[in-house]
Amino acid sequence: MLADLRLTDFRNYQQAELSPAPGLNLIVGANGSGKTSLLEAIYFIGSGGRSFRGGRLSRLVRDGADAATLFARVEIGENHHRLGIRRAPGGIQSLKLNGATPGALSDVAALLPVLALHPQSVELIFGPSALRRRFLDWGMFHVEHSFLPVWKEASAALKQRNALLRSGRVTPRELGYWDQKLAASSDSIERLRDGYLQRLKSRWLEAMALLAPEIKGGLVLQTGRREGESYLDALARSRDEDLRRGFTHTGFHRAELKITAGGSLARDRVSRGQAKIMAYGLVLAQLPLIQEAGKVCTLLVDDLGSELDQTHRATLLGFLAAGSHQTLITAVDREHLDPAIDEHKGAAARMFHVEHGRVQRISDDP
Ligand SMILES: Nc1ncnc2c1ncn2[C@@H]1O[C@H](COP(=O)(O)OP(=O)(O)OP(=O)(O)O)[C@@H](O)[C@H]1O
Repeated sequence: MLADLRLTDFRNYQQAELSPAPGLNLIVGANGSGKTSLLEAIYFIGSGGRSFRGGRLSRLVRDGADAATLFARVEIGENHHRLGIRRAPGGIQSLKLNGATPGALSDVAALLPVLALHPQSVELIFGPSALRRRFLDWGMFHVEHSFLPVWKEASAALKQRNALLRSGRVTPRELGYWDQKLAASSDSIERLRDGYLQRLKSRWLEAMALLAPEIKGGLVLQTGRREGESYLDALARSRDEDLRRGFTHTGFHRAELKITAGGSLARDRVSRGQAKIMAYGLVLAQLPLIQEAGKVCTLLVDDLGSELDQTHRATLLGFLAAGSHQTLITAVDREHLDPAIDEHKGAAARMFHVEHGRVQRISDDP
């Protein structure tokens, strides 16, 4: 859980600090004041250098500054960890974990599981399959200990096989070797994904029953293999095409998480508002799974109101306020979140006001 954050030269912030409560936090401010940027900063440091908004990462650095710097103090039970990241327009200059350079980016990403609900979340429904894979893999990374080593092994095998395909010096023996490696690790990933998906699906359906019972959602993982076909057989089948195109067409990297509504592909059927609720439901379904793995999630909610009617917004707010995760919600006006917040944990929410890149705490408690 995030205890403190210090930002320097990040977006429109020259210097700012934020100490969110463990539970619910509300961040209010006018358009363009810096609310999204604050959530973006938390996401950036928690993910070891990613943003949830589109656009170039070089724009994270405040206009005219050399680099953006973020420091965070993260609490895990009794323990405290210090994270630091410095990003210049050209890329990350330094990443620190408790004062030292971490062995791997995953060491940083494991500390602060951050999930975000924001206007682009609908891309989970409408966007490319890589986004849905990344979404699934993010949850598995936090929940399944064995996922990261298997995923690294699979990625290395895929890289080597693709390099060989493009080398123009392919021998059947060498290709066969990488086929074996890729097939075995793809099998392992698929088993882990299947198990995780069953758990995710049941949480998602619970969330959907509350958030939008009118949508009959479904989730299926498709692998691109034919009925009864092993990964090894599928790799052999696509070998000629792989050689022609210099790319591996079968494996863990081609899995598709199919999201349906009323039996049809959701993206061909649902409205934008409904897609948003389905996507939010998917993100929220990860929360209890992360919690069951003994971790506390930091949930960032940007611009909750847009595209949702009053009923859906109130139900969603109730859902957000009820969990034991840390939540930060932005709004242009506090009234936009009433009355749902008051009904739940309104009195216990910590409030911040943002104005021209300055953050001020405006409530005393909790
Ligand atoms: N690299 C940068 N340097 C300086 N200012 C920037 C930079 N990138 C973005 N900004 C500005 O930062 C301000 C805050 O943007 P942000 O998206 O955080 O606002 P917001 O409070 O979420 O607004 P809204 O309510 O309209 O969504 C904007 O005025 C934006 O133009």
